[in-house]
Amino acid sequence: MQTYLVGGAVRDALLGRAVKDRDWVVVGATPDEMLAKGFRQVGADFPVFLHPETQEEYALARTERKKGHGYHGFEVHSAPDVTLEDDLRRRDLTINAMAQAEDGTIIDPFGGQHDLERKLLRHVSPAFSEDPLRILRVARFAARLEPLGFRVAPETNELMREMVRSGEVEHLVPERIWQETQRALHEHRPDVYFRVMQDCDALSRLIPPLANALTSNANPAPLRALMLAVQLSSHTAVRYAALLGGLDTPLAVEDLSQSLRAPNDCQAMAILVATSADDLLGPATEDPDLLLAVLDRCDAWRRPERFDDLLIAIGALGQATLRELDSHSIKQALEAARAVDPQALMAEGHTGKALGEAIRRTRHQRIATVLKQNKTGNHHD
Ligand SMILES: Nc1ccn([C@@H]2O[C@H](COP(=O)(O)OP(=O)(O)OP(=O)(O)O)[C@@H](O)[C@H]2O)c(=O)n1
Repeated sequence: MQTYLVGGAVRDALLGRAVKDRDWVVVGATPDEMLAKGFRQVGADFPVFLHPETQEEYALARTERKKGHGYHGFEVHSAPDVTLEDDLRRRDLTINAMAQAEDGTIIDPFGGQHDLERKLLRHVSPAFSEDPLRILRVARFAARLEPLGFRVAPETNELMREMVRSGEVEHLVPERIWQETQRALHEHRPDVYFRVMQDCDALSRLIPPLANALTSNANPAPLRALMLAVQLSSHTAVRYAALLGGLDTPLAVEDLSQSLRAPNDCQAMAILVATSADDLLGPATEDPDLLLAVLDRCDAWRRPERFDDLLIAIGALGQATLRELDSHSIKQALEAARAVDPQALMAEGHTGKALGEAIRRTRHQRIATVLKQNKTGNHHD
């Protein structure tokens, strides 16, 4: 039996990037032999084992054939006579279809090294189209490797277009779409992820309003807002909300977020952006009534950190659409209003409904004072 390092670890080592996970392929072995060596079997669909010490994944060499639609429609064949090349052939991209033997030799039957030099994301074989998730993976690799000059090979883009035309992306499980999208939001160039999906028409199936925005504009605001948010925050919710929150009505943004299975914090942030961006980028810094209403609506009193994130997302959106956000003034007003002390108001004799009204009135006064000071302050500048 022989063991080879495969996939991302070989690719990343050749690119000079840090290797995160190491995956191994074992050729010429049976599950019983692996168990006898102390490996622990995991994964119900195909024979993958965990090394007793390193806990790294060792998969028996296998071939896969499409049976039905979507992610689970595969027939897996694994036997001691499946070769390393057979196993590499079923993989998505040539740069992911290389192996390294124990003596360091690179096994590269599909030109992965050449494509690393040419900086091409190119599919290994027509079997690429058996797994629609690969469209999102290619987009994600493009987002990651764009700074190094990588692009999608034209023939791979054409194949991805065909996959979209045939309706195969419709069978993608929403949870998997979110998983890839969430990872893409943390790559170097998340905007490239969405552009690659637009280029093969997948975006119009997965995020229609974003596809529309990208069609009508060469430098669309959602992608500019996304890239500004990437510079300003590492939070998924902020990046997600900057991208999608400005696209549509709060209700439509909510529907879209649910169909994408975005987690609650991302959904909430995008809906808040959709609901409050116009106010915060517009009259709220001049109008204490309006700012108080926005702060109430966002529950800024109990969730000040989330409100900070909201200001970052809306700030990104604002710059992308050439509208200014006076976040300094808003933050100061919030801070002053949050400092209102209910205990002190109770000591003054306010109780029940009257206490609630007193809190509100005092918050309003403080917000009005801060906004007025900032306005006159600005006039003196
Ligand atoms: N839909 C998929 C998923 C994975 N693979 C293959 O399985 C390997 C391991 O997959 P994974 O760990 O998901 O990705 P990595 O390539 O290691 O990339 P990352 O750095 O994003 O983890 C890939 O290199 C690729 O050869 C594939 O062909 N098709």
